[in-house]
Amino acid sequence: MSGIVTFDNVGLRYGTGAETLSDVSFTLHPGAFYFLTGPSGAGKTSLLRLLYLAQRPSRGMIQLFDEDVVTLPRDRLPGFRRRIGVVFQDFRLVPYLSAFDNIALPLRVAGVEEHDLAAPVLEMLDWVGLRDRATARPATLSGGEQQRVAIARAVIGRPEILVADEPTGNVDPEMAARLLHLFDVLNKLGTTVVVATHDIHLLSRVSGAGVLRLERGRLNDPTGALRHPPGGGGEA
Ligand SMILES: Nc1ncnc2c1ncn2[C@@H]1O[C@H](COP(=O)(O)OP(=O)(O)OP(=O)(O)O)[C@@H](O)[C@H]1O
Repeated sequence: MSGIVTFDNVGLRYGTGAETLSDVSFTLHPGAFYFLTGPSGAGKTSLLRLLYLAQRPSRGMIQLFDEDVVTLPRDRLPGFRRRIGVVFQDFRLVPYLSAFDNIALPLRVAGVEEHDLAAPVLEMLDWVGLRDRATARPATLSGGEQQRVAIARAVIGRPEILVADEPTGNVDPEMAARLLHLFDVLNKLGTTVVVATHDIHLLSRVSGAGVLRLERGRLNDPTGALRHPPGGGGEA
């Protein structure tokens, strides 16, 4: 079974310093759910940035959707990025747009007609519990509310891969469980999900999820299971 994402001996160095990521190799299977864990500074955000094509590696091979993305011409990057939903650690909402319009953004970019926008956007606002904040701009939302808008925006286009960097960092445990359930539903609809988190309590909340653990820029994979997944079928 081939992967939707393959990293092979990937290294990443910022500037002239030591490598932030070293010899990172793993395969993610389409339709599976993964957590990426590890202490602060281990390289989780850096690995995700490689995954959603915000950064090229210093060495190694990265394959996405069966194509080598390290050598991909720049003009083909946007087409790949549209297939990946991203929840950024710092949300990156558009400050002058309402919650509704932030969430509608991926659909507008994809050319969805205005009269077809309201139903899916309102459904997403309901999902993240923000229907009554539809017209609010990001600056008037709490950190947790902004995070939920960012999540809604990332999932509304039903991306093939969803990448989320600490998506429950600013919400209470009840909302964290609800957001994780949203990811789980999306996953069951076929999206491959990768969630970076410090919160080890989340790991047990999604049955069958694979766990990638980074320590000081290296993937902790003593059994080689991430590189050669046992039997495929959605398990790491
Ligand atoms: N743009 C950059 N330029 C230089 N160094 C960077 C850059 N981005 C990250 N780093 C360094 O790379 C290392 C890994 O950072 P990264 O943000 O990937 O870790 P993390 O595991 O996501 O941490 P956290 O859990 O605290 O968000 C850190 O030492 C960080 O200072």
